[in-house]
Amino acid sequence: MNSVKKLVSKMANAVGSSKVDLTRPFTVIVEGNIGSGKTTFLNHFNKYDNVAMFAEPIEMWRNCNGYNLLDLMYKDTAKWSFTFQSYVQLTMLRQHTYKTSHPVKLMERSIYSARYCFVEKMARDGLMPTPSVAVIDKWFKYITENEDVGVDLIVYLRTFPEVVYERILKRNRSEERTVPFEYIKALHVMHEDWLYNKKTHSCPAPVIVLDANLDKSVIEEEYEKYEPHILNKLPLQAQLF
Ligand SMILES: Nc1ncnc2c1ncn2[C@@H]1O[C@H](COP(=O)(O)OP(=O)(O)OP(=O)(O)O)[C@@H](O)[C@H]1O
Ligand SMILES: Nc1nc(=O)c2ncn([C@H]3C[C@H](O)[C@@H](CO)O3)c2[nH]1
Repeated sequence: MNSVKKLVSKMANAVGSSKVDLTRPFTVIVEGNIGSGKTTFLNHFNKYDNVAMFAEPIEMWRNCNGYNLLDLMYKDTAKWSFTFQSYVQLTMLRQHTYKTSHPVKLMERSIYSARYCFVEKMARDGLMPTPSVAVIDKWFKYITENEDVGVDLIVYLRTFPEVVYERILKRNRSEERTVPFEYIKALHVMHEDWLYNKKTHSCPAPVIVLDANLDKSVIEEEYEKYEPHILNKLPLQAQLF
């Protein structure tokens, strides 16, 4: 173990927990169905200078050496699922490990929802061949065991599928025009089982659940309730929900 890691480990032990990693900022991931308001939620925190914001790298997915992988994935999921998810996992790894001097890092989605919600859904639907799922999963396990992709808090923007589907139609993102309501309902279940019912995969951090069905005109108050938690103004223990 090199000297820096020894020092960090000593400092971590000094604060009473070997789990506290002093080299990584307080990392918050914002999770939720398509259209649940994650981008809107991040924009609410734009006013804080000490928060490093990482929007979902959708523009990278739309232009990988000129290829719109997001569009390819939606147009022919079986053919492009592995290609797309491999790139999602790489772009998320980059964001998780991106060094910042800011004390707080706020990320839209994560390597965890890519694996536990989207890849899982594709696997269940037979839209990603099992050998491909195995390779994605090997990468995921190697990354989570060897890279610092730790998370300190998860914000789950919980919505009804009907609510987000209306928002998706209204926003009218070109790649999403063929997304059926059934898919949105299924993605809702994947998020619920992971973050609310805690039935499937482990949660890498405590989860705060917000009612993201609230309309834009009132939802800022809902966001403000959790600012102290997200800005790490409360000891972690106080945040356990
Ligand atoms: N609370 C809200 N009430 C009504 N409309 C909302 C609300 N939050 C977001 N919207 C609208 O719904 C659409 C999706 O919002 P937003 O892009 O923030 O969601 P998202 O979770 O980031 O979506 P995606 O998963 O596709 O990135 C946008 O048109 C946005 O203006
Ligand atoms: N298949 C798949 N796997 C992912 O890991 C993933 N992450 C996001 N998305 C889709 C949802 C929105 O359309 C759009 C913006 O969130 O990108 C994903 N789709």
